Amino acid sequence: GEMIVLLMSGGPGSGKGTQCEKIVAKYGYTHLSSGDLLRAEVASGSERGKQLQATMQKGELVPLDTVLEMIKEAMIAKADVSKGYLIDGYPREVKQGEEFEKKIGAPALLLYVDAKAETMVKRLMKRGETSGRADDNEETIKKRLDLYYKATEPVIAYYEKSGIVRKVSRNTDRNMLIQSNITSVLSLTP
Ligand SMILES: Nc1ccn([C@@H]2O[C@H](COP(=O)(O)OP(=O)(O)OP(=O)(O)O)[C@@H](O)[C@H]2O)c(=O)n1
Ligand SMILES: Nc1nc2c(ncn2[C@@H]2O[C@H](COP(=O)(O)OP(=O)(O)O)[C@@H](O)[C@H]2O)c(=O)[nH]1
Ligand SMILES: [Mg+2]
Repeated sequence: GEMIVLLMSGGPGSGKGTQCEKIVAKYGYTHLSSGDLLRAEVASGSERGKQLQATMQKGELVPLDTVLEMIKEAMIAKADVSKGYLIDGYPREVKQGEEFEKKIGAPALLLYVDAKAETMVKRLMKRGETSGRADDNEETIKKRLDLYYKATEPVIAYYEKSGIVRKVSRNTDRNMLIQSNITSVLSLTP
């Protein structure tokens, strides 16, 4: 049948990756982090990787077709073993969401991790001490946050229209919320 797709959205440092790990542990979905896919391409040393590195270093968005193609390839590579996909960090703007629906399909849920700006900055500055990422520095973090508020938050409103947004926020028990939402919406056995 149709493969389940969940989207994980939220600002840089909001905890998307951390929440994805919890969901994967509980439901066995295939976690595809768009940022990790891009960083793997950069690490490969390819010409395309060099272009991506320049963009990511500035905290800007890489070309839509590039990141969508990489996600699609990663989904196909896991199709025969996957229980469903948890896509982390994509879409980053409404157009990316529309293209995803055209080329791949409609998501079942958009999970949205809500965190305050100062919390995200503090976390990323701390992570930057050990992550070795070129974009975990104060200047780039600020650009990533600005981009998030300008381009990515509208994605939440876009999916609100189809009623599939579930917010994972600080003042709610995260595991309960995720469990109740996924179980109810996807009628998964707990
Ligand atoms: N659909 C996407 C996903 C990621 N990126 C680029 O990859 C970088 C890292 O993305 P990600 O790993 O998702 O990082 P953030 O969500 O910004 O935060 P965190 O690194 O903490 O996950 C982004 O800043 C952006 O430059 C992008 O252009 N388009
Ligand atoms: N204190 C605290 N730190 C968290 C929490 N969730 C994530 N972090 C930390 O914040 C940083 C960013 O988390 P990550 O999951 O990578 O966020 P992402 O950028 O949205 O993928 C990491 O160093 C995490 O360890 C949380 O609930 N509490
Ligand atoms: Mg992440």
